[in-house]
Amino acid sequence: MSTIDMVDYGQLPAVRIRSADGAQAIVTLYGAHLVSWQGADGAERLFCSAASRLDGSRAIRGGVPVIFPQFAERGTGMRHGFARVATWRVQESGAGFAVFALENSDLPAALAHAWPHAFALTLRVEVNGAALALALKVANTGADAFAFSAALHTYFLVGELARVRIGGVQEGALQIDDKFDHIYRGVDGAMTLAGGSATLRLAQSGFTDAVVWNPGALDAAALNDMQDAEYRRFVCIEPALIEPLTLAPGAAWRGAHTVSIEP
Ligand SMILES: O=P(O)(O)OC[C@H]1O[C@@H](O)[C@H](O)[C@@H](O)[C@@H]1O
Repeated sequence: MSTIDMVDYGQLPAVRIRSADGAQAIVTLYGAHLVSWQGADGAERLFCSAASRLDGSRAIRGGVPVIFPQFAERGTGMRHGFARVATWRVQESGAGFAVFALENSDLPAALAHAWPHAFALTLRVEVNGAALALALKVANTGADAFAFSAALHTYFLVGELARVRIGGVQEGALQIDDKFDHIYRGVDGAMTLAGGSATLRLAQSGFTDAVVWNPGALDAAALNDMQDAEYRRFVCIEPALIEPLTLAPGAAWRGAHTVSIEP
């Protein structure tokens, strides 16, 4: 079987993507937010907070938020941009994949007014037995250039934060035990994440940077959409384009993120 169907995720309409070899992903239309990814082994690989709102009133805490057109507070707009709180459309689907689309004309007036540029975003989500492939495309469909940043803010599920080992971002493995928030610039090689139910191999292109984030105990306790102890169950490794890139009229940028489960 290889199909997509509509399911509910909390109160949010979502698309379930299934591959012929038994992998599956769930993506809410709110944010084109990948909230669940299971390889053919059936193990969940993404963290999603039990305290997350799932009603469209605020961004989902977990999964893979799409960050666009601003990273964090590096700009005058909404923190981490509006893409994660906008409602996307399904543009195309097929064997083990779906493509989600968002254009300026899809935005509520207040958001469109706050970032008055003509754009077309697509997010392609594809799964097969042991791999997830995400591809984000940003196109300038207007007559004026615009600048943007972007990221795929991936929350990986781990067994215990202190046992996590991240390879490929620095000399030797990175270990985290509490609050950590760092941008690694110029990441071009493969990264690895050990500490979940299997080692994951991460690769990215187009995205020039990788952000590693965990709120730690104090910040997690201050977040009202995360349970206090949940910070020990995930690490975010985010392919990112931090320095704003200027896109000329008619131009497009592509960023890809692939995650493979090591046998
Ligand atoms: O709470 P938010 O808006 O989802 O942001 C979470 C985190 O996102 C990370 O990408 C940033 O590096 C952190 O500084 C930030 O705290």
